[in-house]
Amino acid sequence: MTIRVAVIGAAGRMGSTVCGAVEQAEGMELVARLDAGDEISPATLASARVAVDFTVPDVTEANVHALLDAGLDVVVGTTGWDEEAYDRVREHLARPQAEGRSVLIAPNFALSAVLAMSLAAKAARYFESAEVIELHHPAKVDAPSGTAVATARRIAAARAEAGLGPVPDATESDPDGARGAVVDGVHVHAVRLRGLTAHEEIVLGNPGEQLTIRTDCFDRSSFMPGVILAVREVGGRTGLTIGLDQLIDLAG
Ligand SMILES: NC(=O)C1=CN([C@@H]2O[C@H](COP(=O)(O)OP(=O)(O)OC[C@H]3O[C@@H](n4cnc5c(N)ncnc54)[C@H](OP(=O)(O)O)[C@@H]3O)[C@@H](O)[C@H]2O)C=CC1
Ligand SMILES: O=C(O)C1=N[C@H](C(=O)O)C[C@H](O)C1
Repeated sequence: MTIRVAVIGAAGRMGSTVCGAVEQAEGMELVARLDAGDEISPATLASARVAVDFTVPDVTEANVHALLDAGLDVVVGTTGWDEEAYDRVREHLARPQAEGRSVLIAPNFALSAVLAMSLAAKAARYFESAEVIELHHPAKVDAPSGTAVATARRIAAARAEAGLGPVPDATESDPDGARGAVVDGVHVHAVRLRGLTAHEEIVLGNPGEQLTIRTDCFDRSSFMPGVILAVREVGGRTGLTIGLDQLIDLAG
C-alpha cells in the first residue's frame, strides 16, 4: 500500500531534500508540504499517514503533538530534544486517542554517523580520555549538534558502566569556554565553517595512543536512505523510538 507522506519544514535545506527523496521512493506519495506559517490540521495534511519533521528546535515538539492529535505517525530529524520532551511524547503516545501511533526521533539519519556513534560507545570503556568535535555549515542554528550531544551521552553512559571516573583534565581556568560544552562530563567542541555540511570527530586517548572516529556528510543525500527507511518502518512500530540504530542491525 502506498504510504502518504507529509513533510513539515518542506522549504528548508533538509525538508526540500526529503520532499525529493519521497517523490523518488517506491511506494510513497508526497501529499503535503508544510512550512512556517502553515497550520497542521487534517485539511492541510491531506490524509497523510506519516509526517516527517525537519524544522527548528523551538517548534518540533509542538509539531509532533499536533501531528499525533491529527492521527499520524511521525519521523523527526529536528534537533533540540531532551529527556523531558521525550517523556511528554511518551505520555501523549500512552493516551487512548494515540493508541497504535508511533514516533521515531533520530539525531542523525546518515549511516556513517550512526556507525560512528555506535563505535564510539563501544570504544569508550577502553580509553582514559574522550572528546567530541562537531563541524557544521555556518547556517546551523544550534550548538552543539544533536548528534554530538547524543554521542557524548552514549560515551558517558559507557564510561559509567565500565566504572571509569572523570576524564583527566588539569584545567583550572577557562573564562571563555575554550574547553567547550560539557555533556554528561564529556567535552564537546563546535566548529562552524563555510564549505562544511555535517561532520563529527570522536577522539579517544590513552597513554601513547589515540583512536579517532570520524564521519563526514558532504551532501544532504547522505541522510535520505535513513529517512526513507524510517518512513517505511515507523508505521509498523508503536510508542517512541529514539535513534536510527534501532532500525538497523549493527551487531557483528
Ligand atoms: N537528523 C538528521 O539526520 C538531520 C537533522 N538536521 C536537523 O534538522 C533541522 C532542520 O535543519 P535544516 O533543514 O538545515 O534547517 P532549515 O532552517 O533549512 O529548515 C527549517 C525549515 O523549517 C521551517 N519552519 C520553521 N518553523 C516552522 C514551523 N512552525 N512549522 C513548519 N516549518 C517551520 C523554516 O522556515 P523559516 O526559515 O521561514 O523559519 C525552514 O524552512 C535542524 O534541527 C537540524 O539540526 C539536519 C540534518 C540532518
Ligand atoms: O544542522 C545540520 O546540518 C545537522 N544537524 C543534525 C545535528 O545537529 O546533529 C544532524 C547533522 O549533524 C546535520
